[in-house]
Amino acid sequence: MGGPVAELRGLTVHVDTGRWSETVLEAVDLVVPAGQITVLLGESGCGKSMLVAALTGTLPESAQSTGEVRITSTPVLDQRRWRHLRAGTVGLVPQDGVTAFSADDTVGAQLRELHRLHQAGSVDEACAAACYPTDVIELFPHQHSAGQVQRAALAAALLPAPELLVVDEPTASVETSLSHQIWRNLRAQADTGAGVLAVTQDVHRLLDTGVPDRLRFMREGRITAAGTVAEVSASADPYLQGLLRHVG
Ligand SMILES: Nc1ncnc2c1ncn2[C@@H]1O[C@H](COP(=O)(O)OP(=O)(O)OP(=O)(O)O)[C@@H](O)[C@H]1O
Ligand code: NI
Repeated sequence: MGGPVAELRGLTVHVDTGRWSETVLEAVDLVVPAGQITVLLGESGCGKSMLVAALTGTLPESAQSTGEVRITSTPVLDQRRWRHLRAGTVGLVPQDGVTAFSADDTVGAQLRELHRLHQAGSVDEACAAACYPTDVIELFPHQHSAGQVQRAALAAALLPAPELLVVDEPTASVETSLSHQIWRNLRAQADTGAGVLAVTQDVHRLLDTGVPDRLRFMREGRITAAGTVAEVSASADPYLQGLLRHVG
C-alpha cells in the first residue's frame, strides 16, 4: 500500500456569493493513497465537486476555506503552488470536461502541446487509456459530445503522468461497456502508482468492475462513512444501503 499523495485535514469550505451563503464542506478528512482508487459517492449537491475543487486548488472565488490540503505530504498554501502542481503532479478531470480545455484550439492541438511540455508517454497512449476516439481529435472542444469531451479531458489529465489523478464523473454520458473499460483503465493508472480519487454516480457499473479499493460517502458536506467495498456492502446503515441501491 502506498503513502498518501493527497490529504485533506479538517477542511471546511464556506461559500458566500452575496446572495447565497452556505457551508459546503465541513471538517472533511480524506486521504488519497498512492496506487489505490478511492471513490467518493453521495447525492447530488452534497459537496463532491467542491471536495474535488479543494483537492486541486480550483475552489470558486466565493469560497473561503479553513483546514489543510497536503499534496505529497506538503501543505499547499497559495495559488502559485497550485498552478505548478496542476501542471504536472495533480491531474484533474472536471465534471464538465469542456472546461479542461481552451475554446480556441482543437483538442488534438492541446493534447500535442501537453505532450510536448511533459514528454511522458504519447498522445495516442493517453487517448487509448482514456477511451477517447481519436477520429474526433481535430474538432474543437465544444464540437465534441459530452461523453467524448469527458474522455478528451481524461486524456489531457493523463499526459503529464500525474501522481494524483482526480476525476469527477469520468463515465458520465457513456454506455456500459465503455464505462467498464474506463474504470479498468483507471485501475491500470493506479497500478502504475498514481493515487486516484474518483467521484461518480455510476456506482453499480463501477462495483461490477471490482476496481475500487476504498469508498467514501458524503452527505451534506461531511464524510459520513468510509471503508473497503466489502465493509461498505456489509454495512447495515439504511442510508448507505439506500444510496448503493438507488444511485447509478
Ligand atoms: N461555483 C460555485 N459557487 C457557489 N456555490 C457552488 C458552486 N458550485 C457548487 N456550489 C454549491 O456547493 C454545494 C455543493 O455542490 P457540489 O457541486 O460540490 O455538489 P456535488 O455533490 O458535486 O453534486 P452533483 O452530483 O450534482 O455534481 C451546492 O450547494 C452548490 O450549490
Ligand atoms: Ni459534482
